[in-house]
Amino acid sequence: MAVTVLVGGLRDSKSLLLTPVDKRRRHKPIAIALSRLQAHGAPAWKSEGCCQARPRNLEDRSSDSDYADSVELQPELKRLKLRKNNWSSESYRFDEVFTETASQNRVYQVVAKPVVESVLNGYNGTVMAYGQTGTGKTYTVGSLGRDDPSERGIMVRALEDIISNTAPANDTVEVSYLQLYMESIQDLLAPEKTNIPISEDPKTGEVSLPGASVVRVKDLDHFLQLLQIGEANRHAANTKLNTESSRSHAILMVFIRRAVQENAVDEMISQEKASRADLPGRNSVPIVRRSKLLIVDLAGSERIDKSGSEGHLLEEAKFINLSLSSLGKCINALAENSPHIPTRDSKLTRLLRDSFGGSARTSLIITIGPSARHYAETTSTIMFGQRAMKIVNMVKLKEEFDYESLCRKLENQVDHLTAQMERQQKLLDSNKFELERQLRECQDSFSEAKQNLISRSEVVVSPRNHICNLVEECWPYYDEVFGEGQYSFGVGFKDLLDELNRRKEHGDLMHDKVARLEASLEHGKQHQLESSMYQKVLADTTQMYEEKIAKLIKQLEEEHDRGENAEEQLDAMKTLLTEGQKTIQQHEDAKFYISISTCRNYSDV
Ligand SMILES: Nc1ncnc2c1ncn2[C@@H]1O[C@H](COP(=O)(O)OP(=O)(O)OP(=O)(O)O)[C@@H](O)[C@H]1O
Repeated sequence: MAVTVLVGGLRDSKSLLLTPVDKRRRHKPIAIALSRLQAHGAPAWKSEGCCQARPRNLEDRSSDSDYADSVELQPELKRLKLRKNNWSSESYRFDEVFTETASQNRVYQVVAKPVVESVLNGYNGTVMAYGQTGTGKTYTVGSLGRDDPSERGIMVRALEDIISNTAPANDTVEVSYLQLYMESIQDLLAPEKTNIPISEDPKTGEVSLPGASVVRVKDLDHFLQLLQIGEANRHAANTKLNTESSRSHAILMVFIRRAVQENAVDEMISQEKASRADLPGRNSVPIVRRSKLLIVDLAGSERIDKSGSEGHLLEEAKFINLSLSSLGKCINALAENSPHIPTRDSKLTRLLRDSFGGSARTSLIITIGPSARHYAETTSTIMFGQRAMKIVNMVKLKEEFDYESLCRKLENQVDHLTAQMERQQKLLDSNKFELERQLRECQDSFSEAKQNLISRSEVVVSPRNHICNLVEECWPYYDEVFGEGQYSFGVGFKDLLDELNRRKEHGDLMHDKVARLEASLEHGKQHQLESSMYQKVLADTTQMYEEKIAKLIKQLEEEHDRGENAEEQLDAMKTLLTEGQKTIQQHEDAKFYISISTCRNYSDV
């Protein structure tokens, strides 16, 4: 089975699709690479075409005009027949034929909603209304429905859908509203901006209007206000055909920028990463889809000779016809898959170059009236719609890495981390202060403990001296009683014992204090460990103090041993003293006995 793919698009947009990937890679490697991946499954959509029959107005009624005079609407068959001399059997098929009673909501659902959905998915889209003056293009497309929301047209309903399907936190919806009047583009949101130049990117084929204002839409009310401003600024000139006729093409441009859900591009990224080693990490670079929706309310097509325009109005009509016929030629060329699409002939076709045919999903609504007087216009409108429906669009996604938002994200992270670091630095400073305070306390405690130990050793030394003095005191008696090499004690022994007990208690207290200091140092050590910055300082300090403590403990133990020795010596001395006292007593008794015996002897003599 042979399969033919018809690639349509205004000039250069097709060549963009058909340009070898590597040639374009030079310019925007990542965006192009992504669109290359998308291109594998790029959907092809036929341009949609619907026909809307405007309800009969007062003029139609007064002239007794009816559709039966010119066309036969067959909505159930999605067809209509044109009345020729006799009713021809030829009928024209549309994607939908709306009768006079069709609601604005139904028209939107069929004509514009699928395009809006595609735009929300990242494809460009265009909805365009074409028809003779006064047949209801502006009503269908641009009605604000101020008094009755059911009368809201495609522009309002499209934005309603877009706003409700985008998240302001991640996505942006922006609009430009312009009119093309006598080959001059004017900003309808800032009417002082006229003759805005069209810019075409030679590499991507993208059309833009750098001079036009682009307003970020906050909500539907905001958009309604913008539309109202645009409507007030839209130039309208009365013609003999319709007193409220728009003599310009109104173009609403909606720019959507959406953050892509991660899983939606997983496969695509992994394929791309496999071919590009230098591509940043999957989760590190957000991806955005940019799409553009154009809603175009074309100026009425009319035959100059019939409009009865003169002077300036005639000039207007000529410009309108120039742009519409140029659009018609482009559509014919696209429908015939012609190699040359004459987009340069008018600003309208230059402006629509990337939006009708080619890579955008498009939908056209043609509007017709019942008057047989305008049979020729009705016929040409129907033929225009039929040709436009032959165009096949190869739509493509425009997806790229969002380095801008990545940059913002990273900046935020840096800010966050800086603030966190500052907080931690403050905490460290306060910890440092606290630790320094604790260290000072420890140092004071140690000095105190050291001082205490020194005085304690003095206390230990002084009783020894005291004992020695006592021994010295007893020395003569001992020699007298026990001979050389022995000691004897004098009075003050009890005081000495008390002193030793006090020193023992004091020694115990010192023990406790040292234990507390050790605990405090341990605590300080824990603190210090938590703070890596001071860990080493603390470790050194701790080691130093541990050594000091060990030294002090050793001193204390030595003193304790000395105290115990002294105690033992004291016990021994106590025994010796008791014995010495006994000896002294015996000595005294002996002396006394001798003196009595001597006295007796004297008395006996
Ligand atoms: N479907 C409709 N239901 C009710 N009224 C409609 C409908 N279509 C058009 N009208 C009315 O017909 C009149 C002409 O419509 P409108 O101005 O939209 O035509 P137009 O094609 O935009 O004309 P022009 O090309 O001159 O701007 C308006 O008063 C409008 O309210």
